[in-house]
Amino acid sequence: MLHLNGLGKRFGDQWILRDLNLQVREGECVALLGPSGCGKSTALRLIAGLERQDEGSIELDGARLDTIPAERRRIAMVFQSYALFPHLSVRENLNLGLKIRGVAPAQRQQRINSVLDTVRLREMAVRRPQQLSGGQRQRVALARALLRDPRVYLLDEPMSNLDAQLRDELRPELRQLILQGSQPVVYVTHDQQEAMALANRIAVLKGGCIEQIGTPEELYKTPASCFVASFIGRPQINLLNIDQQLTIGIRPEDLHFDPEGMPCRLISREWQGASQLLLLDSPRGALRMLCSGDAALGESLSVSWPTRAEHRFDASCGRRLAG
Ligand SMILES: Nc1ncnc2c1ncn2[C@@H]1O[C@H](COP(=O)(O)OP(=O)(O)OP(=O)(O)O)[C@@H](O)[C@H]1O
Repeated sequence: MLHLNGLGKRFGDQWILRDLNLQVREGECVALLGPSGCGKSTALRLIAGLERQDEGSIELDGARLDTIPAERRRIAMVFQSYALFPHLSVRENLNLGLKIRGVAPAQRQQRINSVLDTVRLREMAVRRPQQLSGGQRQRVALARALLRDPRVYLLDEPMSNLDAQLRDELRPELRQLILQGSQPVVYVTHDQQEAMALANRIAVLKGGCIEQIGTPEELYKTPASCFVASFIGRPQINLLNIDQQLTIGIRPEDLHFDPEGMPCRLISREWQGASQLLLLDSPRGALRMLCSGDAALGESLSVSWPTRAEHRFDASCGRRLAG
């Protein structure tokens, strides 16, 4: 188990991470999710030993990890930029780390072949990185991580340089290769869809603090704040300011047409195949609504939602209200 204990980090007099407490079990993938600058990468860099924390400690399987130098932590990190050597072939890129660690040549080739089969790149072994697609390059980077036989995997936005189709292709492979292993995995992303698809639990970070941690379903169904509610789920939740005390969140899929409901005007719509996303102008402000793809619509509509679909938040601090 990887255990982050009250971790804090500051640059100068500015705290970037504050009181970060997180436990990642064997075989569990926890995503750190949050907007740019919230401290996600810094948290990974602390675990990897590339930065030193100012407060708290890091433990792995009950022993201190943060007192061990980075090169001896046995942690594999995968970055969005692949970090491959451009002048070396795929095989040479993979060979390098094993050679540095003193693995015998015959054993090296055997392990490289096996890992190339795993990431389905055996035929590409003689190519250089620039002769590969982005997805293939990232698979080389994954292969290199696998070869390290690490105690922890740290993934920093590994798919953010790939287009949507390659991401879809790589996601199941990532899940299979790394997430089914027995090591703890920490996965940094600002993409809520990726976090929902890959992680067992998600920690939503805001300004260096954990705003909420839970399974994707828990975060979706009971967001602890307006911030989490807006971050999890697409299309984004509607937040309606009812009065000075109360903000109500309604997911676009919870709205339905109702002749007795709130009168709205159709501003625009995006056809998405099975569904369509409507942008409505209502007396309570703009509303996003998901409805069936074949619904015929006029310019004037009336909508409502079931009370049980309401997420109720304190209007001033944004925290979820009990009940
Ligand atoms: N070496 C440094 N010196 C000073 N400030 C830094 C340093 N490294 C990071 N920061 C600051 O710390 C904050 C958090 O950075 P970090 O890279 O952890 O964010 P992030 O959540 O990973 O963002 P992104 O998604 O954009 O990568 C940012 O405001 C950044 O400018």
